[in-house]
Amino acid sequence: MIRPTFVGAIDQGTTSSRFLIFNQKGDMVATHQLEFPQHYPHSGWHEQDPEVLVSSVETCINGAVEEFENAGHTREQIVAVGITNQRETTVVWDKTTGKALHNAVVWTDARSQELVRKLKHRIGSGELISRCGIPLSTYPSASKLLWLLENAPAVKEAYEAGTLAFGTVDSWLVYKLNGGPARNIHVTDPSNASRTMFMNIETLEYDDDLLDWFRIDRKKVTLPKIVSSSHPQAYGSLTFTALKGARITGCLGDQSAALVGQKGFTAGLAKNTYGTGCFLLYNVGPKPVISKHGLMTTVAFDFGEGKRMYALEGSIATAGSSVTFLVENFGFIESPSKLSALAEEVEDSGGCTFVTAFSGLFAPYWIDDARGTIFGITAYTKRGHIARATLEATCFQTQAILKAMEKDSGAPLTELRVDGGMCASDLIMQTQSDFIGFPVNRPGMRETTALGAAMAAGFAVGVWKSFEDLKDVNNEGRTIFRPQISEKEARKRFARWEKAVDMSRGWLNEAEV
Ligand SMILES: Nc1ncnc2c1ncn2[C@@H]1O[C@H](COP(=O)(O)OP(=O)(O)O)[C@@H](O)[C@H]1O
Ligand SMILES: O=P(O)(O)OC[C@H](O)CO
Repeated sequence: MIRPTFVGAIDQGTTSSRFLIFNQKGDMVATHQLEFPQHYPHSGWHEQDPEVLVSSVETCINGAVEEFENAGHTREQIVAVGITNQRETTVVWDKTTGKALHNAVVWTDARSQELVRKLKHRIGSGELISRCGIPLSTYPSASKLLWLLENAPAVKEAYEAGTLAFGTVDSWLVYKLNGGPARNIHVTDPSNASRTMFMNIETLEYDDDLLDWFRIDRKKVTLPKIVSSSHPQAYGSLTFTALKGARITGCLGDQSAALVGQKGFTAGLAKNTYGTGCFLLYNVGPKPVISKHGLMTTVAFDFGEGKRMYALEGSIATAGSSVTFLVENFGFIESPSKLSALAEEVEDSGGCTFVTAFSGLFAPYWIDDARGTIFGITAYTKRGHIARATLEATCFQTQAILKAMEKDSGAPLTELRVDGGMCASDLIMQTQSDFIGFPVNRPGMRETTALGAAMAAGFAVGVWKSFEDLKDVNNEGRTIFRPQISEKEARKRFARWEKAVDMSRGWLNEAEV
């Protein structure tokens, strides 16, 4: 009897790690998830312990494999493992010891604001986007690495000694899961490398001019080798966990993985992932499109010759984290899943607009000096109004990103595929459709990020041979939300949002940014 094959996916996100196991039909058959501690040492700083990221992944693999075997399968049936990860988050380690030299500096961390402000005055700062696809900000890895080189003595010492290794979370996990310095597998894929500002967006190789501009000496720091997102050998294999010996054959940044998991393989398809932040990726085809309207260009995926696609991306820094903020900082609700019920106690936001600029505003505005601001509070305002204004903030920012995408691509979208924690809320998805004026399509199985990583891994070992093989995956249980308000009403609400964004500008002085 031929036993079915399965593919595993490590999903290392901002707030939790997961391991999921999929069968060939793309059904999820086992899963394990673990939240891990976040560290906020100063206002605007956000760190994670790199060793904890690895141990959380180990726990998740072991937990999911146990569930898988309890269901009557054996671990040998898992023929490949894919990795997907929070992007930009910067890890530095010593390549002789394999030990991290600093906590990971998370993508949301804004400590490099002052450094970025100075860099913006350096000649050529405005041209960076045409080479790497991303404008200068605290968000990509580049300024985080520069900050560490200037401020963390252990990192500086390793740099001077030539033993410093840099990587995003994918590289770190691959390196550690392969046993660290013994094998020294230090690789990344183009979807992750395109978030560093060090990679040339056309050639998918490190660009010496970019590194020179940042004054980073390549002889003193080892960058991960950039290899295809789906590769049978380059990522090595697991040297520990319940899946010891299993090959890692796929690697994608989590937003790229979600686009793949949503089967956004062809130009014109788009997805929006509502997690801690919110990220809208629009497949623009095999050639990069450089945005003129505040978006980024990113590698959607690179599955080898003829199967490389680019995306325009709109990133929102604060999305699900604004809901968590209401839960944890104010005890407004017991858990994020209760947000919609509170918001439904009222009919609208009661005139309140919440600009959730906790660490400035990302796309398409890029306002560093804004901070979270609620406009329109009166004696009438109730908790429900604030709940509604909170969920609307993410929907408005998505609307603004879509407007920018339309201008850059010249083609209006007609459907938005969605996933991520916040999309569990029908109210949020309905609000989104109302604002953008076209359907929002939510899949039944929402672990699309992990599914995308599994697809990348499965392609490399022949579990799936073409995109066509995936056409039936995750089609069941979809919900389509269609607009229920008029275009005129949507325009009126959006104008009020834009006014609030304008009024939130300049809250911080230049020196405070
Ligand atoms: N029912 C819900 N309504 C609104 N927000 C939610 C709901 N469920 C989860 N969230 C939010 O979604 C986020 C988690 O989504 P997830 O996709 O797991 O995030 P990540 O991958 O960034 O760790 C949390 O910030 C949480 O506040
Ligand atoms: O972990 P998530 O889902 O919040 O995604 C983080 C993004 O990759 C940051 O760019």
